[in-house]
Amino acid sequence: MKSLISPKFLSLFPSSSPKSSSFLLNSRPQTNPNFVSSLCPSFSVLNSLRCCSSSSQNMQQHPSSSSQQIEQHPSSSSGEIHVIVGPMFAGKTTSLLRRIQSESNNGRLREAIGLLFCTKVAVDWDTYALLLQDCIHRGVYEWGKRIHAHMVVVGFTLNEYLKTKLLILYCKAGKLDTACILFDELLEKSLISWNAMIAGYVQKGMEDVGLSLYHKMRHIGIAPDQFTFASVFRACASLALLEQGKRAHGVMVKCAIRQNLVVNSALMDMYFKSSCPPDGQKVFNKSSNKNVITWTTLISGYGYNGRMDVVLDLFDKMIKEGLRPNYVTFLAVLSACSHRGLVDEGWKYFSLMQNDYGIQPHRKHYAAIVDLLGRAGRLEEAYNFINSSPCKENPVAWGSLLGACRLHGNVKLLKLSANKFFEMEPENAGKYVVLSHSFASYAMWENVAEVWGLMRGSGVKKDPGYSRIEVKNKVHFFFKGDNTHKDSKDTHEMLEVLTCTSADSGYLPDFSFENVALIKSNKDTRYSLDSIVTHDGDKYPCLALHDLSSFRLKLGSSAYDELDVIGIDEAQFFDDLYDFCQRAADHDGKIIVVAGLDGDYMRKSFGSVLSIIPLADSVTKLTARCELCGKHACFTLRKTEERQTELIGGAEVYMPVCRQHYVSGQVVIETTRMLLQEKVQCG
Ligand SMILES: Nc1ncnc2c1ncn2[C@@H]1O[C@H](COP(=O)(O)OP(=O)(O)O)[C@@H](O)[C@H]1O
Ligand SMILES: Cc1cn([C@H]2C[C@H](O)[C@@H](COP(=O)(O)O)O2)c(=O)[nH]c1=O
Repeated sequence: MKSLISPKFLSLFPSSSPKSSSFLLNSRPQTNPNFVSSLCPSFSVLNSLRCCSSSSQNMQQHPSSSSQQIEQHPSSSSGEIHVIVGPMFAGKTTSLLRRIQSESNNGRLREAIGLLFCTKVAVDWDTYALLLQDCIHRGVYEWGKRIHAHMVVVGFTLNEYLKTKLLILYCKAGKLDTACILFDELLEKSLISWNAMIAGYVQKGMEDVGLSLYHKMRHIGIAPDQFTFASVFRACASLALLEQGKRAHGVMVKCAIRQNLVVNSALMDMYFKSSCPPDGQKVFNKSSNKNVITWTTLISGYGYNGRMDVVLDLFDKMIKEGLRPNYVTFLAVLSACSHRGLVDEGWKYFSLMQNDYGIQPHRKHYAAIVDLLGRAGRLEEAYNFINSSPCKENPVAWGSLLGACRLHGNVKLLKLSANKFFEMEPENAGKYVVLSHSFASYAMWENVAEVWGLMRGSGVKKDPGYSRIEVKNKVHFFFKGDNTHKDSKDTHEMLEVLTCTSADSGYLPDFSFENVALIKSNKDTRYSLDSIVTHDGDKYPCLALHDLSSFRLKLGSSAYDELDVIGIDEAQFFDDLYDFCQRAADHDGKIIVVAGLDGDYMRKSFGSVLSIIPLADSVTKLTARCELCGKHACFTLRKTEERQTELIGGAEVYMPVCRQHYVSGQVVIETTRMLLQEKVQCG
């Protein structure tokens, strides 16, 4: 993708004069700004944008211009702490840098949009296009809508290219009414715009509309491509329209469309969901490039058709092919185990997923385990599992247990799970019905009456809310969720535009500028002091410090106040980690990302890293590959005989190992050390 900040964007603004320097430029030179800025090449450009935008001749200074806002409100966001730990070579630094970079890049976009709002004048069309493209790419559709609002406010006339960009944005955001208006306005509807509309409807669950658009498009002679077919197959799969799907497949073959992984998977899915596993299998066999998605589609497809025996075989084959299953693959496998009553196998895959593939279970995996235990009648176990796992707050898991209790006639647990069920979604009328049916099936009529009483009491079927407005002596009612009023569509469209433009008409950007800084310990002298370097050689500028308490002073308080995100690498070397993180997150509202070793070479807690776990919002423990067997490595083995805790070094001194090789390696090293000592003593 093209970089957001192009020379074109730079040329939007006249060059800056020293006099007009903005707050940020004034505040930064107190320290070398490189470690803050050079994560993203656009930083300096944005800096010049900042000063240029505030000094631009054709702009009036608005009382709430962004630089002033920042000066007054250093940080209004609430802080967060994210901790990444693991042995050496696990990818801690790489993850830290990725995280920081993405925060930083989003910050650039946010900042660029903030600046756009400060201009009060239209910018050129390809700047709008670049900004919109970036919003689409990052999935920040609300920001894209704000850019559209800016165009409306400044009276910018859209060209065909921008209309298509906006159309794609609105389709992806699921705002199909607005997308339709833009689509209708297009003088020439390109394949891209047709594809966007079709995909938009299919993604929104309006597959029939998507399909009729596809037919319309073909009718007027536009040739589809693989993106069109991916949406068409997806629609046919959802609606189980085998004949339509087959016809589209025929067209695809006739048009000699180059197949790709996405189309092939959608095609397979269509055959499996239309109860045609042999055709799905044929597509799989013919696919030249099979990856985890292709395999997972095949495995899930057989699962969907109740062929649980095939699912487990295919899973094994996939592993033998050297592919790494993903969380969807495991879902299919867990569900197969559940249907076949293979409880032990199910547990095996559940732990394999976490331990060997490092995949954290989603709520659906937990629900699948509950289902597995529930179907097998192991209800107490299922109940205890839910209570001891993160899915305690997951209504799907409780729903699954409720169904199993009903099936196996365990009234005590039925009531317990029902209570939980209601706690979570009290307004869901469907649940009351399920529960009352459950009680009725055991002729527990008192409980049935109680459920209906509860439902009435909770106001589930209460009257809908409405607004009332009088126009030209006529009173109009608009009920919540009711679109039957003849002007409902127009009213909503107008509201949509108004809510966007009114927020922006005063040019009050609520985009806070996102700035990041990276810190590492100055004890780490392996590569260079002013950079963080990963074991793969990726390098980023940083500030190397002895202690974290000096950070604010070194940076300058105003520059510190501007920061949103602070990354800390080699955290094990900072004794004041706890105090710094606590203050920066709780008091100063910073997002802190900490990477470091949780344990030293003796597997003892290293520095203060573990002490910040209770402060953290998230903790990620990464593993490396054992140098001796390739399995997951959780530990760092020191290859030399030095015994001090802190010993700077890389692969020449340390290696990541699994438990087994840590234990045996440690024995070898200890024995060698003792032998050497004996030798020295014997002279
Ligand atoms: N045994 C190993 N296991 C995993 N990665 C290794 C190993 N040896 C070298 N590497 C490389 O180290 C990189 C991780 O580097 P880095 O992010 O600096 O790790 P950390 O900060 O955890 O020490 C991996 O992407 C990989 O290319
Ligand atoms: C296990 C262990 C490591 N160290 C040092 C060695 C390195 O300089 C860093 C770790 O760097 P990485 O980015 O995580 O690879 O810590 C140490 O001093 N003592 C130890 O026990």
